[in-house]
Amino acid sequence: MTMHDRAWNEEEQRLRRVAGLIKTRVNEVGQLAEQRLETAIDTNRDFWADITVNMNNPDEIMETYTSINQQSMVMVNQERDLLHAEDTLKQLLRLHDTPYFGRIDFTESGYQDTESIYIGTSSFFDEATQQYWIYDWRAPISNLFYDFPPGPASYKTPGGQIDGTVELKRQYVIRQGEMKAMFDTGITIGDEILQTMLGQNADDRMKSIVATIQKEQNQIIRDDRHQVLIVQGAAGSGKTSVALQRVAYLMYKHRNTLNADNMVLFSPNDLFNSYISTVLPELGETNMQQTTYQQYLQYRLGSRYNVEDQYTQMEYRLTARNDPAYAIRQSGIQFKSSHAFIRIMDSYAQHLEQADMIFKDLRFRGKVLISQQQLSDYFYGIDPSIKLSNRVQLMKDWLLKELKALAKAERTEAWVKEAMELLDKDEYQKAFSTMEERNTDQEQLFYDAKQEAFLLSRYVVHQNFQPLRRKIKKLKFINIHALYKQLFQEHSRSLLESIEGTLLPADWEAICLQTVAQLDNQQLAFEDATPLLYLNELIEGFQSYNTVRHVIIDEAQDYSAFQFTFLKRLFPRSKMTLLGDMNQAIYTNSTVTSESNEKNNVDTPSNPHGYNHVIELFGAGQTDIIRLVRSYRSTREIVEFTKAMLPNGEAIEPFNRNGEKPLVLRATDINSLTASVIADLNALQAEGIQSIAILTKTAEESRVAYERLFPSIPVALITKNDHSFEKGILIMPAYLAKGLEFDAVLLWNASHSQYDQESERKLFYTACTRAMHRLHIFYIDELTRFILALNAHAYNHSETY
Ligand SMILES: Nc1ncnc2c1ncn2[C@@H]1O[C@H](COP(=O)(O)OP(=O)(O)OP(=O)(O)O)[C@@H](O)[C@H]1O
Repeated sequence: MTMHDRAWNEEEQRLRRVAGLIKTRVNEVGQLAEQRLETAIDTNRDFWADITVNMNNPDEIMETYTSINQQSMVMVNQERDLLHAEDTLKQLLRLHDTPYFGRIDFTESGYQDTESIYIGTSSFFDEATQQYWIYDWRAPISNLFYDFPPGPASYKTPGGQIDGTVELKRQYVIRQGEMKAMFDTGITIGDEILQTMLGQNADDRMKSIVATIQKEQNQIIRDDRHQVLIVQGAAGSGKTSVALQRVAYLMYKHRNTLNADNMVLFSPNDLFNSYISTVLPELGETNMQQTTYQQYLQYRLGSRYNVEDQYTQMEYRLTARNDPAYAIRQSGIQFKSSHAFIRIMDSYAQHLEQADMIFKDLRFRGKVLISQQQLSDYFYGIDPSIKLSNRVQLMKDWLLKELKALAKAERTEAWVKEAMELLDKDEYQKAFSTMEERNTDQEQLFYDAKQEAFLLSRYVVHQNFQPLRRKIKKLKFINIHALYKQLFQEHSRSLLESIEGTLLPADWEAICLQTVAQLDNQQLAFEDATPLLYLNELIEGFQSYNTVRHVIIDEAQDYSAFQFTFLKRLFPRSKMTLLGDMNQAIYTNSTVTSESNEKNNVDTPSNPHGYNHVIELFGAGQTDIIRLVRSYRSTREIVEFTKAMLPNGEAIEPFNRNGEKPLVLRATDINSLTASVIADLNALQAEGIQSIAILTKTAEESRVAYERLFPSIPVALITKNDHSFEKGILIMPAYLAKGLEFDAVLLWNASHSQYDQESERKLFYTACTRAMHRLHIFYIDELTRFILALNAHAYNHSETY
């Protein structure tokens, strides 16, 4: 028997023992869950039987109330206990399937004994043997597994650092309780297992990487020192995976203070949200709150505006190059996303403290009750040292009082009499009960006809003034729309130019005309949405989410300086993890764009990440940047091919996994391109490749591709409105595929006419980097220069499929 065989046998024996112990525990907890379920059902059924209801006098009412309360508490506690037992059961069943994936043997300095630490997705302690059979991957000691090769090692505990030696580091593949493979590993966590994992086919859901987290990724997962952690990582370097593992880690480490409700993940779109939704539950954790920036804009502005989304903006950028307004819009987007524009907003708000506030007339039945001028006079009559948002609150109180007086005066108006007569039975009844609630002296009610008329008129006016009151409470008397528009009007120019350090773009006048025209149409361009909301908050006071303690922003490179500033105010008590890749910054407003000429945001050797404004915003001492350069998603051939497209020769290292070279296919026209794509799809499917994406430049091009392909082969068209997808052949614009990955990616039309502008390079790069195993690029006549410039050995070229 070889050493390996002996070790294998020992490991199998241990595995069986652990599986047995877990099984016993599964049975115990299963029984407990059943008992708790029965008790909960009984309590539910007998709820009223255990309560004596007596309502004869205040004491009895109080007693009844207390008894109901107590009984409810009993139910709540029972349900909580039941849920806990059910969760534990699920966790144990998961452990029974795959108890652990790693082991380290560690000898603490100064001690003789070597302890074997087995690491799994959660810990398992057996009362009978008083032994930890499995340690949670997030426990301090588990850090040894991810951070150290065999040799000297240390880990931190709440009580201080523990030094010692890692004698052995071993990895396992265990499925359905069966040992499938076992490796002793050296420097990194086993290439073999990682190779196997990465070689697998793509899924329509992301997988957890807990068993193969790499050292550099582990640092990010466990970093708890910084207020803001920025991760600049190459395409496929595991940013999203790491972000999710980090959420699980933080929830474990701070389990008494942090839970899923205190964490928010901003992701690029709903499709992506669904793609990652199973990772945390797979680890036994509840999903954090997931949202998109667009969802928030929609929530805040959707009722007032037709808010453009980022994809529509993107489509415009990709398709409207011949529009005479194109250059102006581009310039407007850049300026409105910049630091300079935040400064403008802040100064504008200060200016409004002195002059130029715009209000809306408070109107009722066509007549002005309180005019804009009266509102303005009152506003500027308030002590000027009081800040804007507080003044607005004072104004609200004043208006509500005024409205009361106005309502009183309104009661004698003719319309009130008419309305009183028209009250139907239900309303009359309602008026009666409303008055009853207000009048304690019941005998006085409907004392005589005069009294009745008085009370009814009061009711009618009250009801009719209700919308006005609501408007005032929601501060709708401030004309935010006009205030934002005012910024772009001629008379504001001198104000803007007087703001220190502000240099308006050369085409500012044209930007202003365009913006005003759009606002007049009730269209809110994506680039105007955040500034308008920011202005709104400067005036009305910032709405913030104080219970959120950690915000994770994926695809952070696509957020503007303005958006970051806004998010900081939205989550004032939150730590932030920002994960991005400057090479995938595809939006004009992005932190780092090829077109951006803002000094702060250009990726230069002295500013190698393009996140300077984020650092300025949060403070250098509070911020840390970690780079990930190893790419795990794609084969070595695909990584070498795609990285050569990047102008700055990025230091991206492929993981050691080989595959076919990317294939570049020339077609003579769209018909031959379609035929080649169909032949290719058939061949890929015949090979057993299941997840295939056909990526186009625009949504319209996706539609065309779909129309051409679907009669011959089953394909699904994905649009920005889709929330989930399944395996199969999918067609979508490249920008929608952000963050996703597929076994094979086919680029629909990579002709020179399609991808030519420098600003399209990153989009093209993003599209190509979605491929795990195969990348096939189709074009008509002339190939895009992004590929032409590459070394011809990096890919195979073919005329037809
Ligand atoms: N340590 C790891 N072990 C196993 N698989 C990994 C590991 N790190 C990354 N991967 C895999 O690599 C692929 C890319 O990971 P992920 O999507 O998290 O990268 P990303 O940096 O967010 O990519 P992109 O920015 O291109 O969208 C995924 O399939 C992920 O499971």
